[in-house]
Amino acid sequence: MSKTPVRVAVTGAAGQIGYALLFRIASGEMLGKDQPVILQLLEIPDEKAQNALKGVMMELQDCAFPLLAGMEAHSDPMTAFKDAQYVLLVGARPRGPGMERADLLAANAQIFTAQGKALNAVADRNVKVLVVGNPANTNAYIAMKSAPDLPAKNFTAMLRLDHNRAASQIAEKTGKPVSAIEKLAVWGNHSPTMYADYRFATIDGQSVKDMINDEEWNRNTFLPTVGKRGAAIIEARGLSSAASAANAAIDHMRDWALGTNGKWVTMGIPSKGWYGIPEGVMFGFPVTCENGEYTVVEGLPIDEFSQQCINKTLDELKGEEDGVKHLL
Ligand SMILES: NC(=O)C1=CN([C@@H]2O[C@H](COP(=O)(O)OP(=O)(O)OC[C@H]3O[C@@H](n4cnc5c(N)ncnc54)[C@H](O)[C@@H]3O)[C@@H](O)[C@H]2O)C=CC1
Ligand SMILES: O=C([O-])CC(=O)C(=O)O
Repeated sequence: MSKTPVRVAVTGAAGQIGYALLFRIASGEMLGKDQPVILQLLEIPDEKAQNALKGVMMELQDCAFPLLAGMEAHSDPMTAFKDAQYVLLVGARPRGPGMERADLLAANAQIFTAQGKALNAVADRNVKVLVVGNPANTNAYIAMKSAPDLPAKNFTAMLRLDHNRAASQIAEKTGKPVSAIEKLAVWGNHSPTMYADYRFATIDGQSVKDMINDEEWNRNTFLPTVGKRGAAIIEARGLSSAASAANAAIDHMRDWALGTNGKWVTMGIPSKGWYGIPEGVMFGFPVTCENGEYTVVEGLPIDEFSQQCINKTLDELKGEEDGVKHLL
């Protein structure tokens, strides 16, 4: 018997990540090839954006996806999130000319406060939320704080793009397939301060750190390459990463929903005090997923350099959170 369709809400649905994301969700790449989906798509109440959304929906229709059981266009989160079981918050206010970081945080705080409240009011009580829109960790923190009736653990931020970028750099350096890399971790904020950590990583059971054996490369090539990859893509493409961001969002949600079979992945999640990260901080941690729940990989030794890196990304995140606290 075929499965009951699940409701997936996506914001910023007519944007560039939306365009790379929706077709893959509708084809079953996120929740499984046997799981029908109903897409509940949110765009701003602006004629151009709503028209663009209609165009995307026409294309979705023209794909005749067998798993696409319905789709709706919305301009209000209160209707877009109704009974939603999976929510991808992609739409966010981009930084405009002359805009300071504080202005960007404030503009996004407004969006994510309203969307958090709407989720609190109308979403499924077990909704799984992924925030992609930047600053992703802080936006996820705001949405979580604005939805006190939903479990805090159901709000997550996307660190998976950083994780995938780190894995690909390691694959290139070692000459091994990316699929062979296990036990990679990315700590902290989705920003250049993130700390991609391959100290525990293995390839075919062999230590990646020993295989690379080049601490200078780790500190001066690997970490800056992964941290500044978003900026490098903007520089090259004139636009920020979209297909790779959508791919990471699919990976994050698929692994959370369907499990990782023991494999480590990175998710931005509200800390419960793990590794000394204060409770509630939306922080990238290594996790495994099973039965729709994530579990942090605990007990990893943190050496002095790693602690410095973790402190740096934590300080940045705490600064962002302090910058929006008065708005919550
Ligand atoms: N966490 C991560 O790893 C990554 C995050 N991003 C971020 O994802 C976000 C989206 O990127 P793109 O799709 O390239 O941007 P885009 O500008 O092409 O599309 C964003 C869309 O969101 C819509 N939007 C804005 N405010 C909204 C609201 N309140 N409700 C619903 N829709 C709204 C806009 O109308 C626009 O269509 C950006 O904030 C970007 O910085 C991008 C790459 C990676
Ligand atoms: O850097 C940006 O603006 C987009 C982004 O988050 C990334 O590519 O990691």
